[in-house]
Amino acid sequence: MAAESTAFTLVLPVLPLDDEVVLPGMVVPLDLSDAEVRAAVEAAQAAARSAPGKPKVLLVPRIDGTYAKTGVLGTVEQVGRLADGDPGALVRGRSRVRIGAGTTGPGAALWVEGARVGEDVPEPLPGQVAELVKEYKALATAWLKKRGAWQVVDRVQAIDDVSALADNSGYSPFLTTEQKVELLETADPVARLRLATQQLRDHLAEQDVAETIAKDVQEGVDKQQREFLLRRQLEAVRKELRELNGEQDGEESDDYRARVEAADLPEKVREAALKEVDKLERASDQSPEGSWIRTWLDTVLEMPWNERTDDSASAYDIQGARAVLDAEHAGLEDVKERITEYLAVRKRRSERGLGVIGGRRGGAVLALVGPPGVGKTSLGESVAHAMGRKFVRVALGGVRDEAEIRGHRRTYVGALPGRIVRAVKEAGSMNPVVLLDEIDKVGSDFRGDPAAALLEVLDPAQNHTFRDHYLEVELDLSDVVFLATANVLEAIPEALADRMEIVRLDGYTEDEKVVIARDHLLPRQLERAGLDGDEVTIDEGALRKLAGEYTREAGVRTLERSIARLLRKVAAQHELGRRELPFTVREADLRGLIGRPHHVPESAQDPAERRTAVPGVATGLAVTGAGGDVLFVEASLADPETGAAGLTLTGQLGDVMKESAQIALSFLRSHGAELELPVADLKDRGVHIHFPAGAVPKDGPSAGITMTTALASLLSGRLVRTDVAMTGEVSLTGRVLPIGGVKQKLLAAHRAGVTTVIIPKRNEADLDDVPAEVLDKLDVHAVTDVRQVLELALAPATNGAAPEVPVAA
Ligand SMILES: Nc1ncnc2c1ncn2[C@@H]1O[C@H](COP(=O)(O)OP(=O)(O)OP(=O)(O)O)[C@@H](O)[C@H]1O
Repeated sequence: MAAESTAFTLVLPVLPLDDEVVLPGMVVPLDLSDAEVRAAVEAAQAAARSAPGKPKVLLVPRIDGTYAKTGVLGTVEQVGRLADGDPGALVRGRSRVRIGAGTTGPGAALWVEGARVGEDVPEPLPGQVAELVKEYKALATAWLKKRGAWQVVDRVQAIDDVSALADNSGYSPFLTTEQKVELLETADPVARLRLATQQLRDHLAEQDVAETIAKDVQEGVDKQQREFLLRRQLEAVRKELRELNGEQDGEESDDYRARVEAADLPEKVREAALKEVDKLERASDQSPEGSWIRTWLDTVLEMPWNERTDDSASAYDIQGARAVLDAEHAGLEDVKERITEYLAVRKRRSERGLGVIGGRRGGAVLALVGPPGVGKTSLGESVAHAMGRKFVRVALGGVRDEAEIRGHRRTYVGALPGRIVRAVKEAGSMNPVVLLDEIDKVGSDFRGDPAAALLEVLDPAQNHTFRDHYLEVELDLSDVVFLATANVLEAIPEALADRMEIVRLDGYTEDEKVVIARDHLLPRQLERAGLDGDEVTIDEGALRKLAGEYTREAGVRTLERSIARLLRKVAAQHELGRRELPFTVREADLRGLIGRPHHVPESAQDPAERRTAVPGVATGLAVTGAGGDVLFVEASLADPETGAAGLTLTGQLGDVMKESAQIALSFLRSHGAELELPVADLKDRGVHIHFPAGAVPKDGPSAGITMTTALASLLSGRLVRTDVAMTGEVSLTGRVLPIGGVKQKLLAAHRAGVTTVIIPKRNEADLDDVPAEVLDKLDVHAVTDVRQVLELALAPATNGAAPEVPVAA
């Protein structure tokens, strides 16, 4: 403990030290050319003349003009010249002095009273203090060794006095004046040593960090320099080689570095690209690796990393978007409405900074489902127009290899990025509309599952970091608007369908086709044929006949082709001088221009030529990938002598359809008698049911009542009415169960010229979707029991005479 004497027994001249501190035990030279220093020394010398001992001064640190409260009594050891020749004095610090009041003395110096600060260190040192002494010495030694001050190490090691050891820190160049004043004013020697130790420890730690940094920096610089030098050498070698081979200087390889550096790439992509450039520069010009890397770099450089089209004003003006849809497509009110809703929601969410709706809740992806030629692809294109975005179509039909979607690994010979990456590249922007065409036709096999890769592409939670195997760097697909098309909903892999919002396009009525042809197909084909709208027109009657008798399809693709053929003929005739323009094509001209129609309704056929002109043939309605269609079911009984027993089914039927045939047969076997059918005929006789268009695979239960009707007609010998078509599943008890695709089937019935349609009662609600103009022309019967079907469909018995077949009006 420091014991302090309060008796101010000393009277000393003050020697101010600016930004310097002298602690007891230190010997320092002072410059006498400084007036205050000189005044103090001279005053001390004057006083010493009348007292014993060396001249004494009070060394007091002064910071910004303020004196410390404690000074050090110093003795002037010697007066002479400093190393630079200026007059100087050598002063030794002796002991701490507490400064008292000012007083007077000889000379110009400031005189004060002082009291010696006593010091009290316990003997022997308690363990803690001894440890502290050890620590201080170890730290001081470490520091001194770093500076190579070996002599000083020994001196410090030799100090045993706690106070002197702490004051030794006064020499430390790394301490600030304030830190030294703190040491000076800490009277307790143990506390002071603790402080000095802490200061030393902090400094060493700081120094360590600084050194590591310095070392790292140095190493970095070395590596860069080495790399730079090596590159220069490599460049020189390459240049020599090129000259040897007579090539031009300054070709691509070095170019890639510049191109990558100049390109607007996201940081991670740039890093990856530069890494490849490094590899390229090391690879020899002819190595295959070099050419892979170049192809990869080309792909990366061609990607529109930071390109995006401005969402056109119309995307944010939903009315404008709707106008675009209306202008480009006739009809399709429901579909356009649905697309408009989709755009509106998207707009509102983006205005609120929300992402696309994702996951299994659907909504992220619109899927347009319907038969060919109903405008799915062209609607997708219209969506892009409406949003002011680029449009790219990705054909997925027949894709079985996951790598088609996600790319091949680069080590693969002839590796390519997947279709998604190629689509974005083709679009030249990161926010195009991408139409995944025929998504129902992706398959999967041993080469992986493309549908799984598509799931990732379509999932908003994942697609902002889509990773193509070839590209290897992440691609953000979150701004891409994905649309999908499919012919058959059931064929879309279920997990994918789950993520889609299904919009159905079931096909057009004849009236709609006429409008589409007049407003869209004809103008487009006129232009293709190099004709003007006022040179050739096709009147409505002709268009109707084209739609009704020259084509039989749900969409308008063949219709468009027929119009094109017609216009080519007219153009050619005109060029050959055989036809004057302007010319209006009328119904009567069609035959002369493009030949006879291919699709005459059954009802318009000669009765003897009709499919249903013999018992055992019934007209069914089905939905295929091409839309709705009529199909004729034929049944026959084998000769008991020559034919095989049992049920034979032909026409590429699926399992469900086969079972449905069994049910129809079983129903007749058990209920035939009550229907007054000669079911005994069925005994021991083989039954054959055939679905023509034998090459087209068919499945599903909806032909149940048609098969029952065909068999009943066969057994009874009653013909099936030509104007009747039917659809419905049959149960073992003869109930008629609901089926799907009512709208498509009714459109098909109407196209084929059928006038009476039988559907299951439970499908009545589906009639709401059927266009009124079609319903008006059809006599639709909703039934619950197959007996009603037979009543409606079978023509009256003819008793062996030529059957009288009702003909539709
Ligand atoms: N409602 C419509 N209004 C105007 N044009 C239409 C309409 N529907 C179809 N078209 C035209 O019919 C043609 C065929 O359509 P598109 O190719 O889009 O059919 P799709 O349904 O995509 O067929 P696929 O399934 O075979 O791809 C296109 O030229 C399209 O512009």
